[in-house]
Amino acid sequence: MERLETLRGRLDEVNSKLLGLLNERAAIVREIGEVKEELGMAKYDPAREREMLERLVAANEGPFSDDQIKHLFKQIFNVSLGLQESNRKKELLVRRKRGQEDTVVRAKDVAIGGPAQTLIAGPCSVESYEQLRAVAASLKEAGVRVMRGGAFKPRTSPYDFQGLGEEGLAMLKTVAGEFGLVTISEIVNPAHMELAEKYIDIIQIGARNMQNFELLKAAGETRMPVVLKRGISATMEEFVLAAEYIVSRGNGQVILIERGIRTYEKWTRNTLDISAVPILKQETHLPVLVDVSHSTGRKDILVPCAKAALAAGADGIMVEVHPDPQVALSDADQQLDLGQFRSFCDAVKQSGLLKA
Ligand SMILES: O=C(O)C(=O)C[C@]1(C(=O)O)C=C[C@@H](O)C=C1
Repeated sequence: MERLETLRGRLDEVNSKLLGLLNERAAIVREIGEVKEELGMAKYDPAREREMLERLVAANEGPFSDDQIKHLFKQIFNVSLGLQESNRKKELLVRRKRGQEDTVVRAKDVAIGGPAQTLIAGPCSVESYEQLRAVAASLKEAGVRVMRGGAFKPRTSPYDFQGLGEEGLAMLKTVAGEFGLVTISEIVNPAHMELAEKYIDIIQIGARNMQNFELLKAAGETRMPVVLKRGISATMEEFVLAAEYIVSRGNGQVILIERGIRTYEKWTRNTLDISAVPILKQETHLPVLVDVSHSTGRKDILVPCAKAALAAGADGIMVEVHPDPQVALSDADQQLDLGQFRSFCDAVKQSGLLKA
C-alpha cells in the first residue's frame, strides 16, 4: 500500500512535468502556426511529422513499443494542428470577440441590428410600377421601411421569368423615392456593383451565389450594405466564411440571413434552421435576419415562424408580399397578398416580440 502511494506520488510529479512540457510545446506550435500564416504555408506538414516520428522511434528505449510511441505523438500532432486552426478561427473579422458589441448596418436612415428589429417586405420579383407602388403603399401603411424586390432573378429553370434587370432596379429607385423607403435587390454579376450603387440601397447576395467568391469579393469592394443569404446546403462555417470574404475586403456592412436549408422534408420548401439564429448571433457580431417566405414556402405558418425567429434573437424578418400573388411571375404560392400582409404585420407586432 505504501509502495503504491509512493509510486502514485512519483507519477503525479511526472504528470505535472508532462503537462508543463505539453503546454510549452503547444505555445511553440502556436507560434509556428503564426509564422506559417504569415508565409502563406499549409499548417499540416506530413513530411515534418514523419521526420519527427522517425527520430522519436530511433531514440525509443521502451517500455512503450515503437507503434505506441508513433500513435501517441500522432495524437499530439493532431491536437497541435487544431490549436493552429482555432487560432486562425479566432482571428476572423466577422467572429464576435469577447464582449464585442453588435454591428449595426445603416442604409439611409434605417438601422439594421442593434436594439431594434426590422421588418423587410416586398415582392419576390419587380414586375411593374403598378405592382411595386401597390406594395410600397402597403408597406408604408404598416410602418415597414425596407422594401425588397428582385430584378435579376437566378431561377432554377432557364425558362422561368429572369427578372427585369436594370429596368427593375430603376423602378425600385423611383418607387422608393415616392414612398420614402430603403431598397434591397439581388445582384448576381460582379460587374453590376455600379448598377447597385446607382439604383438601390442594400445589395442582396442570394443563396445560390453564397459561394460565388468573385461576387463576394466585388461586394466587399463596395461600401454598400450587403444582405448575404445562407446557401441552400451551406454549413454555418461556410456561411460565416462567405461573409468573411466581404468583410475582409473592407466592407463591414454585412447582414446574414437564414433562408432555410435543403433537407429531406417536403412539407416546407426548405427547412428553417432556427438554431442558426442564436449560433450566428453568438459566433459573429453581424445582424441576423430570417426570411420566413423562402424558408417555409407556405403562408399558413409564417406568423409562428416569424415569432420563433424573433424569440431566438433575430434582428429582423423578411417576408414576400405581392398585390396579386396568383399571377406573380415568380414564387406565386409563397407571397402574401396585401390583406394577408397587414394581418401578418399586426400579428407579429401584437406578439410583443418585435422591438421597434
Ligand atoms: O513543425 C511544424 O511545421 C508544425 O506546424 C508543428 C507540428 C507539430 O505539432 O509538431 C504541427 C503540425 C504539422 O503537421 C507538423 C508539425
